[in-house]
Amino acid sequence: MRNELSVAWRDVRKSFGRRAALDRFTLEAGPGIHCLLGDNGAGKSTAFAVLTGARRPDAGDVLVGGERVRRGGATARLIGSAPQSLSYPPTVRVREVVDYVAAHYAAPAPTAAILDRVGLTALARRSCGGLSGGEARRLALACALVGDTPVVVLDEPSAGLDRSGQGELREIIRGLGSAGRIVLLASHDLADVEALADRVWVVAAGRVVLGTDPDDITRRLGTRRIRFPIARAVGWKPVAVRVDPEAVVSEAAGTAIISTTRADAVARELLGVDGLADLTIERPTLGEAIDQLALATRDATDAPA
Ligand SMILES: Nc1ncnc2c1ncn2[C@@H]1O[C@H](COP(=O)(O)OP(=O)(O)OP(=O)(O)O)[C@@H](O)[C@H]1O
Repeated sequence: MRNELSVAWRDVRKSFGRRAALDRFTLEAGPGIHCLLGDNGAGKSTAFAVLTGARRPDAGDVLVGGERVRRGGATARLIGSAPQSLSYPPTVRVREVVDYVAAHYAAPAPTAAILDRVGLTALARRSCGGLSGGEARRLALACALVGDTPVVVLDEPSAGLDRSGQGELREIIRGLGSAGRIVLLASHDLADVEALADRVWVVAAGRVVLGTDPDDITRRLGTRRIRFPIARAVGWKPVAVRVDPEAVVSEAAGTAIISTTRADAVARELLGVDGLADLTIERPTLGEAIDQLALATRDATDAPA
C-alpha cells in the first residue's frame, strides 16, 4: 500500500481569552478535496491557523505527514495557504508578492506560470493597492499555489470572485484534487461544496460534528417532501405508509408533510385518495440535508450506550 501523506488534528483546543475557538477538534484528511462547513465563528479558520503554524494550539496535536506542527517548523513548507482576510503592502507589485512567497518553498512553480493560472498575467506589474477585491483574492490563490505543495489550504477562496473567476477556481481545485494533493477548503458556498467535495466536514462550536462523503448527502437529497392541504382528504396516511413504510409523516397548520425517498410512487397513490387533488413535491436544499445529517449524528453520539 502507498504511504500517503495526511494531515491530522487530534483533540485540539484553542481559546482566545475565555472563548474556545477549538474544543477537542479532531479530523484526519488524506489526498482529495475536503470541504469544511460551519456557521460563522465555528472554528474553521482557527483550525487552519493551527495547521499552518500561524497559531499555537493550547492542547492536542496537529500533524502533517506524522510530524508535529511547530511554529517556524518544517511542516510549513508542505502547506500552501490562502487566508480569508487579505492584506498586501499597497506599493508592492503583484509579481513581487508571488516571488516573495515562492522564496519560502524548496521547489516553487515559476511565478509567470502561476500568474497565468490564476488569470493575473496582465496585472503582474500592478501595485497591490490598485487591485480590486476579486483580483486580490486571485493573488491569494497564487500565493497558495506557488509553493507547489502537497497540502493546500483555501479559506473562502471564492469570496468576491466573479462568475468566471469562480469557474476557474473550481477547475484549479479539481486539478489539485486529481493530482493527489490534500485540499482543505472552507466555504459557505454550497454549490462549490456540491461540485468539489470528496469529503465534507461539518464544524460547530469548535468541533467536527460530522464527516461524510457527498454520496451520503446525495442520498439524503433523494428524500423529497410531499405537501398538501389535508382539508377533505380521507385516509391518506395509511396510503403513504403502505407505499413507503419508512416515510416520515407530519401535520402542521392543516398541511400534511410526508418525507419519503419514494416521492413519485407515494404521490401517484395519494392522488387516488378521496378529497386530495393538489400536492407539491419539494427537494430539501443541500444545507437542509447537511443539517439533518449533522443532527442525526449528534443525536446518535449523545444517545446512551
Ligand atoms: N484573534 C482572535 N481573537 C479573539 N477571538 C478570535 C480570534 N480569532 C478567532 N476568534 C474567535 O474564535 C471563534 C472561531 O473563529 P474562526 O475565525 O475560526 O471561525 P470560522 O469558522 O472561520 O468563521 P467564519 O465562517 O466567520 O470565517 C470565533 O468566536 C471568533 O470570534
